[in-house]
Amino acid sequence: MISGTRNRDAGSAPDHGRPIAVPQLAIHKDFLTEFAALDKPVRERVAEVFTKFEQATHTGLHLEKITGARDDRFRTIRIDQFWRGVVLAPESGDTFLLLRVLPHDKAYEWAKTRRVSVNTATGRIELRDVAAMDSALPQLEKMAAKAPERLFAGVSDAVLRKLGVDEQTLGFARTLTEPFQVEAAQSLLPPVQWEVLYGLAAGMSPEQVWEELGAQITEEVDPEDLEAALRRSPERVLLVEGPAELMAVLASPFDLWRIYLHPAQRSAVEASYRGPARVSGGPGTGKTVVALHRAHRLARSGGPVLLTTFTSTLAEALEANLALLAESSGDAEAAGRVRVEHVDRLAHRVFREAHGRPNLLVQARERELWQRVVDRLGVDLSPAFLAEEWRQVVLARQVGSAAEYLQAKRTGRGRALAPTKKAQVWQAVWEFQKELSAQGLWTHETVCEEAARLLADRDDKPFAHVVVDEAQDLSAHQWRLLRAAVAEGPDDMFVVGDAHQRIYGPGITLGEVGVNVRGRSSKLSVNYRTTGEILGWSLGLMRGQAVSDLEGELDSLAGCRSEMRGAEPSVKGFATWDAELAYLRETVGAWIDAGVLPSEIGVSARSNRAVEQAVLALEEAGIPARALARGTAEGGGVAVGTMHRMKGLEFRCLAVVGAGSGQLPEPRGLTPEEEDPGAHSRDLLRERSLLFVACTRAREQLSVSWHQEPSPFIEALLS
Ligand SMILES: Nc1ncnc2c1ncn2[C@@H]1O[C@H](COP(=O)(O)OP(=O)(O)OP(=O)(O)O)[C@@H](O)[C@H]1O
Repeated sequence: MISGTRNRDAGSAPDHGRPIAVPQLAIHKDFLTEFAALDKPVRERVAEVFTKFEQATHTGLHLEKITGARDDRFRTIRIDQFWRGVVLAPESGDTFLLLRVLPHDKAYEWAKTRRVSVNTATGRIELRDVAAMDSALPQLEKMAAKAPERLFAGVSDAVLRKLGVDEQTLGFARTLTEPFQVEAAQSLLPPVQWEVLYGLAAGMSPEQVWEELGAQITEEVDPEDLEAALRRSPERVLLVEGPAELMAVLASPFDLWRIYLHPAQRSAVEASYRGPARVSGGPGTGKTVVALHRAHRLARSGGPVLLTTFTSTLAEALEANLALLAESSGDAEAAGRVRVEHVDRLAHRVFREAHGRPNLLVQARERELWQRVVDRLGVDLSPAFLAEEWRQVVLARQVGSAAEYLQAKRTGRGRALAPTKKAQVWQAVWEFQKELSAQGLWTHETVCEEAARLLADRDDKPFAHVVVDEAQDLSAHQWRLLRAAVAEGPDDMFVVGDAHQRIYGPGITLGEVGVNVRGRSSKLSVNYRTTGEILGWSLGLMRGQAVSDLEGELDSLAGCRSEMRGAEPSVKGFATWDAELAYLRETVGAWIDAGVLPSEIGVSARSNRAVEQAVLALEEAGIPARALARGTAEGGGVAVGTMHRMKGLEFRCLAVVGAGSGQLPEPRGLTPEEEDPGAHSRDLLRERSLLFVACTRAREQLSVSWHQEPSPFIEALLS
């Protein structure tokens, strides 16, 4: 930025001909979402006006002062005959903040009632509707007069101020008497100040609230220094460096991640690590974005890089996004040094190169084989139990003999087995494995193990760096494959994931598979996808659950937050499935009527059958819909998919249907408690995580419904 002469207009006449410095444009991120919805000619005019805005050295700026504004730094700028931009002009410095583009009258109306301020605890900018806050006060005062006690009576003004609560919010807070009033005020108050009050009302100490803010800054905050505040507010504000960047931002307003990273994301992308590193974070905090940038950056400085994930659909999405990133950065050559491949595909490729195509054992045949072994040995063990024991203990821990099996840890396998039982299990496993090798049969797991062995024997590793997305779902043999695909050394492995979203696999610790990330872990906490309302509700689904992270520690989603605001999720039960489907048609129809494109809408259910029925129900109402199946993440119409298929996707509006007690947890997805209590509770957690994953795919609107009784996962949130 070129700083220089102060550039401030006065009076309602436009400024012309004054000597001014080159202004820098900052854009409020909410505007970008809004921008995408404007008609094309308006979008083009906006781009034209603000490109010139940046070059306004000689012409001066056509900024109109707003009479009667609550914040006298607000100005409007003419877009065309009907449309106006609302801009915040600083009292000092040259950074202008573009807040909205609205039709003329609405722009003035909006600008008159809003105020921008600097939060004294975080040093970041805040935007509020001053008039709405003021008009809520008289009623609150009236209610408070009758109440025996005020909600924050035990917290002094000084403490509230230290936590960044300013005069207007303080006045508001002092009228509150009940915690529900704080909840109701969410859309009124500046988000961070609301979080402070919400935390205190929920019984947190001021110290805990301070900790949760997680944004304390060491420098003194000058509430008048808007320029410094804008620089400290990367979650809310994008500082645009020149017209080319402005054009890039406006060309793909939903793809900001390509050019802008939050400092916490950037430092994970750019750091040099002495060995494997890990980034965790709640849903929508940009872990995939970080993985993409990291892979691209590593490829720029050499490569080859493997960018991998759990499923083929996710790998396709990574590949498409990597291409976008390469396009924005103008470095397609580096992207060419990144191989995007899901982990099973890598395993099969390595296997095939050495042995040709494997003869794969299909699931039904596997069951038959186990049954045959059980019958032959006459043991009292179920084929399902043996199959799990083989995968989760024998294969996962690379158990090669009866003696090793007797000693092997069986974490997560529930009931302990007596040594005589263990001997029977081992006998069955041994027979099963003998059968596999006699018939030349492979499973995905054994293919992966063999591929890992082949790579471990190679001195010339195929990759210099491995970057893993959705790491929480990978199993032990997949980790061993990845470990073997890259030599140990600086920046060898970079893994991102969220243990709360684990919906496959038993959950292993990285240490067990030779990936040591100790001391090289970081966490992202700002959600860029979802409104605070949707995120808050969804986090409630996981509250109180003990979830282990990839290092075996208790994972926490505390501090995961969104600064976007929107409608509360709609959460509703119905008597019958038909009534629920009718509600789905109505909800989706209303979203479309409000201007949301069918392709921006998602519907999710637990089972394939419910997905099919939801597709039919929408089609009957003339709403284009498609069932998400392998490789069909893109396309027109409302996307309807199982909760498993929702992973990695996102929608402006999302309806989760069939969230009833008979469907969620899916009874067939649970190991019976009496058979294995450990596996049972793990299955339950996985079912809960499925709902969590589904709900956190919504960007702006979330509807959750069921028929008959609600799922127990939701029930706790209804009281
Ligand atoms: N720095 C950023 N600026 C703008 N948008 C961002 C940024 N980082 C992430 N996003 C957006 O936030 C959304 C979520 O990002 P991403 O998918 O990387 O999150 P995630 O942590 O991998 O999510 P999940 O674990 O829920 O799948 C995406 O729409 C992405 O474009």
